[in-house]
Amino acid sequence: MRRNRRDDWSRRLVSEHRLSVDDLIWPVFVVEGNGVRQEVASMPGVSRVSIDLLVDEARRAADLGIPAIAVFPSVEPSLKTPDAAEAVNPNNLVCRAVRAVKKAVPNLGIICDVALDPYNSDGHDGLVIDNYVVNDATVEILCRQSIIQAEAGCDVIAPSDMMDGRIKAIRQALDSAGLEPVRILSYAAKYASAFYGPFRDAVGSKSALKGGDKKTYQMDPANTDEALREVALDLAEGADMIMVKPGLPYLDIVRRVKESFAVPTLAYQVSGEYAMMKAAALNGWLDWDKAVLESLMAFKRAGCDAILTYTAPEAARLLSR
Ligand SMILES: NCC(=O)CCC(=O)O
Ligand SMILES: [Mg+2]
Repeated sequence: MRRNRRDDWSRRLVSEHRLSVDDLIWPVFVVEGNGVRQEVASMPGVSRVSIDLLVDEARRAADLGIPAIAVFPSVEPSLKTPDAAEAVNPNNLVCRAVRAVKKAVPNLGIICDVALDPYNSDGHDGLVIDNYVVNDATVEILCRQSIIQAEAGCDVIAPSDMMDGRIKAIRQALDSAGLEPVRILSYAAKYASAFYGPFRDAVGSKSALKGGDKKTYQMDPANTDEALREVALDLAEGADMIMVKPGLPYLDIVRRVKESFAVPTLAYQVSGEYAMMKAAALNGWLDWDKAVLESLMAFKRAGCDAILTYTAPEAARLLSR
């Protein structure tokens, strides 16, 4: 076995998987203001930026060859309400950010989450009635949220809420609004995970959630067959691409999904995964560059077609060397 590993040229020759910049999606955080850059404490190296700086970062991403960004708004607490009304305001932060980026960098793909958690004073992805996240009333708002984001120029609508039946409803809503080309990336197998902690710091939804959890709609980490049912439903309802989330601890799910459905399969290397690697690297316990590339290669090996990762710009630079 060691003969093929003996030299760099033969290692390259027999290498089975390749990671490329074309596999990367960069999640970015946007805040109100001008010239604003706020470091996210639990994600060293990641910032929330105002729209003017986001446009610069988007240009940088496109120049690096990154195909798409995913834009997440950090919404002012005063705009969060129990009915999440700001989610359907066509002039909300995320819609203004999308319009600005699309205008400046038209060839960069833009992905927007569809879910109510940035706007809901309860911190939940759906409407809360009598202490329960209700399904169909939430789906109705998600459809309106999808339309305003798509009208702002978002190329890919990514429902991350885990309500039942929302893919079909959103597809119909987009089509009726003349938005047929807009793609749907479904967060189909999204687990109720502790690894989202730093993200909730970044978008300020942790305090709203008040220590609650999302177990009545996100999946139980004990389950894998259930992920296949979720994916089958979302594909039947019209999803163009599906996502597994979190990433590294759930690569068994990626593998089963890819083998079962052979459709575009993405995974999200989430904030907690980023924070773990970063903390170790900052302590001198891990070689950051090598750990980034190895972790992303693991997603490819499991069957991912693309990876959402906060390391995207650094990974792109490392891959171009
Ligand atoms: N809907 C997007 C997320 O929940 C992101 C999670 C993370 O990066 O931890
Ligand atoms: Mg589902």
